[in-house]
Amino acid sequence: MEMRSLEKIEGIGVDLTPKLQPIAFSLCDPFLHSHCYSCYRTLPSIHTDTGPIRYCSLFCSRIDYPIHFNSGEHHLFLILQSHSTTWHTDDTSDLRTALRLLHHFNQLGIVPSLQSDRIGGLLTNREKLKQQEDDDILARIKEGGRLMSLARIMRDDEREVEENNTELEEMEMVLCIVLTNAVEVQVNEKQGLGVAVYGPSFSWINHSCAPNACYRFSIAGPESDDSGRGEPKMRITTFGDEPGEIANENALCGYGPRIVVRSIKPMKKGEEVCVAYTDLLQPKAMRHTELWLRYRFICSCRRCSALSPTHVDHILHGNYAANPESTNSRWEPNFYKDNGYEELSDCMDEIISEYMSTGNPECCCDKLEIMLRQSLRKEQLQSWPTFKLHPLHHLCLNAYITLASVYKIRASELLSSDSVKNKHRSKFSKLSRFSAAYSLLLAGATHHLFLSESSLIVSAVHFWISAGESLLSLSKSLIWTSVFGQKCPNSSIFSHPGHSHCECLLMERFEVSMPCDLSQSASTKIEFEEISKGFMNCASRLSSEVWPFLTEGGPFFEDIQDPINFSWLETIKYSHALLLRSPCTSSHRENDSYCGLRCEREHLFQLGVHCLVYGEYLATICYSSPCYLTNHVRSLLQVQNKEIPFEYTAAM
Ligand SMILES: C[S@@+](CC[C@H](N)C(=O)[O-])C[C@H]1O[C@@H](n2cnc3c(N)ncnc32)[C@H](O)[C@@H]1O
Repeated sequence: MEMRSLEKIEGIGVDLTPKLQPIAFSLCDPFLHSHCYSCYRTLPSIHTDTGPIRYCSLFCSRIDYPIHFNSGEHHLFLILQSHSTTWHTDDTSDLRTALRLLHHFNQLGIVPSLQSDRIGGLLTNREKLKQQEDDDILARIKEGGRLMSLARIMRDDEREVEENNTELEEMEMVLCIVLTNAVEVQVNEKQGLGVAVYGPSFSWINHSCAPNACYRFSIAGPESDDSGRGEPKMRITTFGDEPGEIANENALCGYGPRIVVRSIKPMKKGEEVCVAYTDLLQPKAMRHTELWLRYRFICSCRRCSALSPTHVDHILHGNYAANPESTNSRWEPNFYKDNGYEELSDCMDEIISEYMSTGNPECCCDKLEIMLRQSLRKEQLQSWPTFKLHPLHHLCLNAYITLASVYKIRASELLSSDSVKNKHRSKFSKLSRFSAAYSLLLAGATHHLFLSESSLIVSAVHFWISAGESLLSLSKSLIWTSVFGQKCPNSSIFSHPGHSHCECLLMERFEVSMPCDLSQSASTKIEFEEISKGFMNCASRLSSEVWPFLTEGGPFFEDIQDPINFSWLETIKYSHALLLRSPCTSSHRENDSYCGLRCEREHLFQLGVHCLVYGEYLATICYSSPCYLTNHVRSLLQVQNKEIPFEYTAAM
């Protein structure tokens, strides 16, 4: 089965469905004590405590507790707590969702049939998932089915405990529906809160590595009237022979996280609507491995079946490296085929898992940067005395993500220790600058790829917002007072977020209306291109002002000429002079005038605001406004507008 567009969709950022209710959902284990099991909102200080799960109100408890108890979920908790059995992972949400889903089918009188690969229209994929005997998934399905069956036996405590193969198989089928159709419910920047299974209108949407749609969640309490009246109409429809009995989507539980499908590309009438099941910034082989392990299919979308790899895959693939010996090309193709890409990738996994287990952030940063600079051992290099990874290689992107966050952690650890007051001031400055530099580089790199593959907009949203947040925080941080002392520019630069001499359309909108309301109208391609071009012009100009400052003292950055406009990658020939160009030195900085510092700080601030406002614009396209991302940006920018708090200065 698949879903297709009912009409031509001209703009990007159009809701393709109204808010769809889940059939079954549950919270992930880490949130069982902090969030309401029924409406997903953070628990107030007074809440209804019903054992392992909690509710924010009597209303929520009354509506959900019967399902919790009658589905056998309550008994599953008892079994797991008895320590007589263990589950494969720390999280039991898949199992709990499966019990709730089965309960729902039972309520509707839908009886699982072992002859069909569907229940209520939803694909189980059980045969394929169980194909490989030695697989971890197989063990999970078998053990999960057994635990579900035990929980239901315990619920009906008068029943005799006996081996019942048919029942076990039914349990496995329902668990397989969850593995195949469930999505992670994301309502903030952190980890997914829970998992949910939706009816065919959502669950029949297939995957593509260049999708034309994405989805967002909306959480509302069960009391609220969220019945969908006056909402956008259904713009997608099923395609394929309807497979028997279908779960009636109007007879659902009536509460829980709603999902809305939204266009991220214009569509023709009748075009298949697809979303992404996996991280699209991975190279093809990694995407395929992940899709195969979880869903057992080989993707043959436009991006995957292109005769020669698409531009994005070509870059992410890793078949490039800088060869200083070569006279005519900066980035040589096919380098990794013979030069241990696997080894490099393993090395990176090792560095990150060592950091997770030992918690030594300094060691992690050092090792990752060495890896970025000199990736293979000398004996492997043969005729290549030195080389560098392509800056947009997927291993580099992963390294930037880790480095941005680990440098930030190191800076805040230093801040919380008294030592920053004295001898470690310049170290604090360096850590904060590097964190912002890697965030900016990541956003710029993703944007460069997004220009060739527009479905990468979803990744670009997150990275632009993180970069903006990081730059803004740096422009306010104590480095200005601690490192530059009396020369610290004052806070008047923050009084006007859009600020002068900016021709970018987005900042105009930002200044005229707060918040910039794009939610009512879909963005046309022309408008989108104009806004993006204006933003890129401003961001490039500002980043050229701050890049030397952000990267001073960081040898890895010496090879990155511009973190936003990557045209230098294609046009500039390799030259030693370029690699060895003298970085901005500290003596240069010491000679800076008060005016120079003020400009630098102002540019940082301006660039931060631009990244945030552009990130908000992209978020409005992908998720509509308000959503948790646009709210987050608004709260950051509103703090700006009030008065700059110099939040860290107080700690000095
Ligand atoms: C959530 S369901 C999508 C709807 C499904 N096609 C159906 O008939 O119910 C996920 C399953 O659909 C199939 N699927 C999704 N995207 C696919 C793709 N691009 N190519 C092949 N199969 C795909 C896989 O079997 C996968 O496990």
